[in-house]
Amino acid sequence: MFLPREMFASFGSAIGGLAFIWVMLPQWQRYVPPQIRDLLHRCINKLVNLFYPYVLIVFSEFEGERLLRSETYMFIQSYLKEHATSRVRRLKAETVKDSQTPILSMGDNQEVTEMFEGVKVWWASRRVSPRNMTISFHPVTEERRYYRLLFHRRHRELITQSYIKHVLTEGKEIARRNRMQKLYTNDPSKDWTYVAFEHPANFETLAMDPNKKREIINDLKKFREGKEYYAKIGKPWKRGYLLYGPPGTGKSTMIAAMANFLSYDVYDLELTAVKDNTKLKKLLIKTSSKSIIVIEDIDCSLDLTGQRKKREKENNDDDDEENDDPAKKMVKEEEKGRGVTLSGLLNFIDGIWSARGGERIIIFTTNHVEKLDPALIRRGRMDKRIEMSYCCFEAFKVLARNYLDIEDHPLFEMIGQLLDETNMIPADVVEHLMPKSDDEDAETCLRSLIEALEAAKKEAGKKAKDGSRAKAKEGRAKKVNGEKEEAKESGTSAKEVKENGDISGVAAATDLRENGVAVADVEI
Ligand SMILES: Nc1ncnc2c1ncn2[C@@H]1O[C@H](COP(=O)(O)OP(=O)(O)OP(=O)(O)O)[C@@H](O)[C@H]1O
Ligand SMILES: [Mg+2]
Repeated sequence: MFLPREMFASFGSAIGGLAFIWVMLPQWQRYVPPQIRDLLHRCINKLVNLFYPYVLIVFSEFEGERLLRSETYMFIQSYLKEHATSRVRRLKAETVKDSQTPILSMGDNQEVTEMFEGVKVWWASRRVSPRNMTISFHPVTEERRYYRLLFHRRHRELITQSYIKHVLTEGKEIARRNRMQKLYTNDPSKDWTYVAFEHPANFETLAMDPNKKREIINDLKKFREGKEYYAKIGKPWKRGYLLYGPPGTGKSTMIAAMANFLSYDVYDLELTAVKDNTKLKKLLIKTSSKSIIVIEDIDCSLDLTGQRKKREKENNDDDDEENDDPAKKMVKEEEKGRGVTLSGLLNFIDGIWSARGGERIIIFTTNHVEKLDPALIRRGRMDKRIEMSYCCFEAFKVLARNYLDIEDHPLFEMIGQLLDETNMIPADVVEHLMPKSDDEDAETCLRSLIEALEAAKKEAGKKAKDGSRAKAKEGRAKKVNGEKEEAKESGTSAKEVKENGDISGVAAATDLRENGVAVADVEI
């Protein structure tokens, strides 16, 4: 049985629907003379106000001239998927690529009610199909969908100011949670291909100094919520990170943790597979927002270091020759167009972001930060530099918790001391903390780590000793070379230097022999 209020709403809804059709279909209005059209408008408004105390809000699926899918529509869709699918009779099942189970959502022309702070609202999903089949060169679907929200005009303020905000915030969060993260890679034959991104790394399990970790998490949070802020300061919504440090210190693991924290897609850009700057630009235009673009081992990917300077110099040197030799000129032009250059990469970092959407992070990783061209890593391009370093005690504690489920142990103190005295990468620490059989318990693993740390310490001590000996030899060799030069200048022979009782000359000459340096003009 219908409640009077529901009947009233249905009746009103019908009138509202008529009014809506009238407003939504301007091509009908074109055939009505203007005076009659105005009159009809006024009559419909009066009728609606008289019989229809409800306010109707329409959220269309597409907006803008280029028919962009509306974010608001998508957030409402996510919200209703979560809150209403259990209460509607007809559901829509969508198969998502790479997903085993279909995603269920509210079917077309379904209605559902919801209570918000004691106020009832009516949601309906609607689909409008075109009456005539039109042939178009543009592959744009003519079918339009929209959500309709209905509520009593008494609650206009509550609904427009609180409820819609609540729906959009929650819908956004649900969409973020349910979104399948993707890992894109490029190869020379195709642009991007993707698989589901399923790396389990997160900031909980990432071993590094906790203060540094907190700083990075805060930085990412600020970035994610920074849409208005970036718009206010007039900067594209992007951020560059440079991760550097020895191999096995967790740079790639950090990227995965960042992607999981933000729920962003990852574009793993293999620069060596990119033909030239034009192709690079095309690839980057195709990346979506809410993504991390990664270029690993930037120093190895291409000869980017100082390439600009080298090119400039080459250009200057060859200019004269080129003018005379057309064949050389052609080859040079070809070379100019080949491969990704440093300037191409810089243009992409500076330019692409302003082009579309924003909300992108770019990450470079390297084992040799000192090799990079300063232009590539200056602030503004790489906003934050993160050093991933050898395992410290705090980082070890995280690994012990992850791998052995222990927070503390009597051997921890010794390990802390050894970690202070030696350099061991987290990847090596992890190797010892992983039990190799069911017989190995936490203590066995810790003892194995201690053994490895002691061996590393011994090795480092030996290396340091050899290093200082080699340095001393080098110093002495330099000294004798200097004396030799002086002697040459003043006309004294090396023999005389020796005869003058300069014993360092002997020692230096001996050292030079040991080092395989020619000592032909040093007579002893
Ligand atoms: N900081 C860390 N926290 C947790 N695990 C780590 C960390 N660093 C290294 N590991 C472990 O070592 C393995 C190798 O680390 P990862 O690939 O992230 O190092 P990388 O710095 O990217 O090395 P490369 O410079 O060779 O690319 C990881 O799979 C992980 O198990
Ligand atoms: Mg790596």
